[in-house]
Amino acid sequence: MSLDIKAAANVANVLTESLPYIQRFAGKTIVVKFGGNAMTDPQLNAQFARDIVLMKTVGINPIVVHGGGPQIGNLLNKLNIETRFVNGMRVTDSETMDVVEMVLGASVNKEIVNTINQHGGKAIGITGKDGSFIQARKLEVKQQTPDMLVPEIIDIGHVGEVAYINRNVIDTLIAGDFIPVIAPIGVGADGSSYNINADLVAGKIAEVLEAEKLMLLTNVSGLLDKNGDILTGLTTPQVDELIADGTIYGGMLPKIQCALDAVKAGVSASHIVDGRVAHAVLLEIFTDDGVGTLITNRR
Ligand SMILES: Nc1ncnc2c1ncn2[C@@H]1O[C@H](COP(=O)(O)OP(=O)(O)O)[C@@H](O)[C@H]1O
Ligand SMILES: CC(=O)N[C@@H](CCC(=O)OP(=O)(O)O)C(=O)O
Repeated sequence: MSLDIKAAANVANVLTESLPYIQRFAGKTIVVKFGGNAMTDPQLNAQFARDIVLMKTVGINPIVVHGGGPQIGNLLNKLNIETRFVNGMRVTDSETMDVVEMVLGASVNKEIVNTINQHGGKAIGITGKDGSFIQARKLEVKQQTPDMLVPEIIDIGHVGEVAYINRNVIDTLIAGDFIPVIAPIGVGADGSSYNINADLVAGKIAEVLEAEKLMLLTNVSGLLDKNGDILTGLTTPQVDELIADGTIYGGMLPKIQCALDAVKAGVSASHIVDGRVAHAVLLEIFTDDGVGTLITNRR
């Protein structure tokens, strides 16, 4: 078979174009949140795993934080347990918490770990209970309708927020050249389990590790306006307006909040990226324009 010079030159071009990005990000930490909605296709999961292994191979430290909302929903459904969300958070009673722990801590986590390892990476899966590294406290949810003078505090069960992250656990894995794959389960002071929205965990981990980037992979092309066009380069007041007028709702609420919090805390950029696009992670890191919605602290 003769060498296709044109095709070979294209490959060489792509490789050299990525050089400045490889140099810029070598040694840096990039936190990638793999949303449950973005991991429904085995082929895409394999491409995601290859992207993560490639990042590691060129000297970047990828940290994977995963969700699994739809997968939790499927098992709850099979078990005939009803579920509902308040402000994008799953109401979590004790029975639901058991299912959350089974799905996130076991099946989803080990599936991602195994796929990365099958592609030549060295992934280790942990939940926040390992080494008690994600300490959580109960999340207080406030809701206010126009007829209320003061907001009402609603109890949504074993739902947590991050109180503290012990970065030593992640640093130890990085030092051993492992790729940490983190399930968003926290542990309370009394040892109880907390279901934490994966976006919130990813954001906090990016903050604590002083990551270069936070990438949130989901099932939309970015933050969309009312006409379905991608919004990018937003400031905090603009985001507040979009929440107030209902453009941002449901699962996008915690996502956008943690993207903003992370850049305010020093992460250079947060990206909301379409995980349904093949090699979305590489496109974001190794191209000029990137894809999806970019949030920085710049005005
Ligand atoms: N303004 C918006 N732009 C894009 N998606 C939005 C917006 N507001 C709400 N959403 C919803 O947020 C969802 C993404 O959040 P979520 O379902 O929690 O995804 P993931 O599992 O990836 O975290 C989208 O599928 C969409 O239904
Ligand atoms: C409190 C809360 O809502 N926890 C989420 C945790 C999983 C998650 O965040 O998954 P995605 O990223 O796929 O949405 C849940 O129970 O669905």
